[in-house]
Amino acid sequence: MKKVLTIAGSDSGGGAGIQADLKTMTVHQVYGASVITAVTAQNTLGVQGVKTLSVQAVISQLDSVLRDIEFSALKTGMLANSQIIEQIAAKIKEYSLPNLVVDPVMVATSGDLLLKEEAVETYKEKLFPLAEIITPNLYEAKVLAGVETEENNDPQVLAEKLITYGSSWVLIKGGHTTKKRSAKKAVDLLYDGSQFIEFEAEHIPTNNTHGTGCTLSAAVASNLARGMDMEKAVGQAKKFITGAIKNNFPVGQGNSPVNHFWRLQNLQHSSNQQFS
Ligand SMILES: Nc1ncnc2c1ncn2[C@@H]1O[C@H](COP(=O)(O)OP(=O)(O)O)[C@@H](O)[C@H]1O
Ligand SMILES: Cc1ncc(COP(=O)(O)OP(=O)(O)O)c(N)n1
Repeated sequence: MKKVLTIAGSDSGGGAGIQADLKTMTVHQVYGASVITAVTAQNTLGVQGVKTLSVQAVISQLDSVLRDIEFSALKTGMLANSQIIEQIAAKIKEYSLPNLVVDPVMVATSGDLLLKEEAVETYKEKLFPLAEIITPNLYEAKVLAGVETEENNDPQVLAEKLITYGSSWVLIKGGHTTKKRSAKKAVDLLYDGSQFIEFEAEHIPTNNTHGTGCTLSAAVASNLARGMDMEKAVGQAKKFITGAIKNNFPVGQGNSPVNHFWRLQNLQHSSNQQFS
């Protein structure tokens, strides 16, 4: 079984962060290990507190797993600050880790900050050049490209800018535009510096999308670990996230998380059909 590592923050509510990543990896039939960067007190209503771990605590977890386990892919989520990003980048280089998926988490949908502002440059300089793919939402893409939030909504222009930071691929998620209830389609744009590929799915009119970004990037990492090429890895991950939003069930009093388990029901269904 392939092994995949997530380096991210913990969401006590279980909908995003490390918890979403491990569930996603499990239903993709890969073995998930985790390095925690921060502990958030979080639920479906928002983030009530954040405790970022020391750089030493993060690196010690990383050394433990990297000395022992061979990973076929890894993803990063909430990295909190520039010191953590810098040290993680150094370890990824030291161990020559393959298939790095960087989800440059900045702000939770609830509006709570999950990254220090000073860390944006460190992402670009240290981590993106090591990444197979970066997966910003539209807001994150604009911050990274250094454009005003009101101007330049064109994902192609943003992707052309972001690819210059050194990742092999950029995936700009439909993000905040798809979150508008009036939207008809949820479109993500993949770019490798020469070709634009659009992934289009139905837009589901719901606020129950907690953990969508984390889940999508963990699915891409799992698919890469299983040997898919990038176009297929993203295409399959997009189908997975669409089903996970659509098959959502109520959790808590706020915005419910996506339903990772629907993939199991789906797998069960197709294997029953195969063997019946
Ligand atoms: N309401 C929705 N209906 C269908 N797909 C959605 C919806 N909201 C988000 N998505 C999809 O979920 C994935 C994660 O995107 P997004 O929610 O923008 O990430 P983030 O959580 O980082 O902001 C993308 O593939 C996006 O198109
Ligand atoms: C600990 C932690 N990490 C990341 C996020 C952001 O999750 P994401 O899937 O990008 O989107 P929302 O859940 O905020 O809609 C988080 N909330 N917590």
